[in-house]
Amino acid sequence: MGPRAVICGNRGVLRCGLLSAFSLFSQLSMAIKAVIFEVNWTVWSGQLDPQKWGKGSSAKSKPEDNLERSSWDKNLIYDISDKSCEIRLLRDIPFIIQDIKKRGIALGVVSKDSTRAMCDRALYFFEYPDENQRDRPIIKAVNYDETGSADYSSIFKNIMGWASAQGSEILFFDSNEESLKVNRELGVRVEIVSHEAGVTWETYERALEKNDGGGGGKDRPPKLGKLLGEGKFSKVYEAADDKNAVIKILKDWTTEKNRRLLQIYDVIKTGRPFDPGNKTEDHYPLMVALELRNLSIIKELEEPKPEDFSGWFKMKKIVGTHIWMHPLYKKHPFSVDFQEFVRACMHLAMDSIEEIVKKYGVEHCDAHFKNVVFDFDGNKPVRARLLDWGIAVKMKWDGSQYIRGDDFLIIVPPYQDIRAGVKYSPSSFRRYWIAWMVKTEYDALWSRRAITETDGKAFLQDLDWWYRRQ
Ligand SMILES: Nc1ncnc2c1ncn2[C@@H]1O[C@H](COP(=O)(O)OP(=O)(O)OP(=O)(O)O)[C@@H](O)[C@H]1O
Repeated sequence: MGPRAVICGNRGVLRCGLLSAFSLFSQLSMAIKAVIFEVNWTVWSGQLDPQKWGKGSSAKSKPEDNLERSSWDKNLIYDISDKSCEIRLLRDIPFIIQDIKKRGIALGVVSKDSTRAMCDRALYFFEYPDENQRDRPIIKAVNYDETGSADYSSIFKNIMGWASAQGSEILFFDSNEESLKVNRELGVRVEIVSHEAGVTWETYERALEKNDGGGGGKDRPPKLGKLLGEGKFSKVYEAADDKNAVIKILKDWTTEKNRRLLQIYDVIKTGRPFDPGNKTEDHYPLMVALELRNLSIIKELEEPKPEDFSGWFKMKKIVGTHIWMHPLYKKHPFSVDFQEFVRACMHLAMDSIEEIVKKYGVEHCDAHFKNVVFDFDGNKPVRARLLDWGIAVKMKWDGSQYIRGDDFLIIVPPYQDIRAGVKYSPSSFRRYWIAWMVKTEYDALWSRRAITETDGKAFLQDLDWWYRRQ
């Protein structure tokens, strides 16, 4: 269950859950102002050859009307008059186009062997994910549509004018070596790709890095493995190149949010709280900024440095099992077996909260069961580890008391009243959080209709049993 919107903190702030598609690979420092593609064998495999397409017996009179997108494979277009003619969008192209748009670089297409009308139709059928991960026709992303002409010298001179760019600020992908001519004549950076592979993410990334003098490395997207889990705000994947790390990619991340996050981070890294006040647009960036700060304090953030953030981060993989995977959790919520098991898990989660406050000075404020994983020895839970550090504040342990810090928390779970400067003895601190965990758990059980709300509330009248470890 997820905590819901509640006011709290120094002045109160809104809960909105923490932080999940694809990151903002922010603005580049590099000088590339336009990326241009030849379409045949470069954007798609195959060729829209006007001498061959639309020549079958049932052909429609306008050649482009013979193009049809396959109903079972959206990256395949064939000729309805002769199904042996087909083109296939290359695998990485949608993501490359998405990245070009995110970087704010102009996109152009050229083709000397195919007509403009046929190319336009194909680029209308083939899609890419926009910044909100919605599929859009590629043609809508194109700034310079120069297909249907072989006069590359004139085309590139025009593009240089439209983009206010020198030849060296334009990157051109083609599979035909003749195109190197525009490099000789105009200084355009030409990348020749193979007929078999066309443009891949690696070719694209390498070409950008080369033209960036290697300086764009921090904007490189991480290599993702298996999807591990998804929250409201992020998707978490295994890191393909590191079995001990995971990658969290924020959903709906934009240039503006990134800019704001960097400003907020500048404040909180000095130790001062950042007050979002009524500016709801600051809530999400603040939560991410706190998560980055907290992960770096507890030494779980691997990259990038928060100052270089662009919509994703790599952190330590936390290994363990969620409580609901254990058979004892499937017992009735009012049974003794269930309660003893759940109580033992809560006390372990509490141990982990205390350990991290003492070691690093950060209090995890959202340890409901989705954010904790356990090691079990048969029916006995033996260790808890905490996930999701966006709802956590600084806290000091002075040797006898815990003293809460003054961060503004976004998203504060119910049953919780977090105020700066409050002091807790070790036993009152445990009671505070165990009470919150029990109420949160039973609230989740009645929202899932595993028990009735009336029974749940009656049951929660006395929590003394829960405060005792055994
Ligand atoms: N460090 C980690 N190691 C292993 N798995 C993780 C890690 N962090 C997150 N996960 C997995 O990814 C899931 C989603 O992560 P998380 O809860 O941090 O996302 P979120 O978008 O902040 O969620 P919420 O909607 O609860 O705010 C987790 O439930 C967990 O299964």
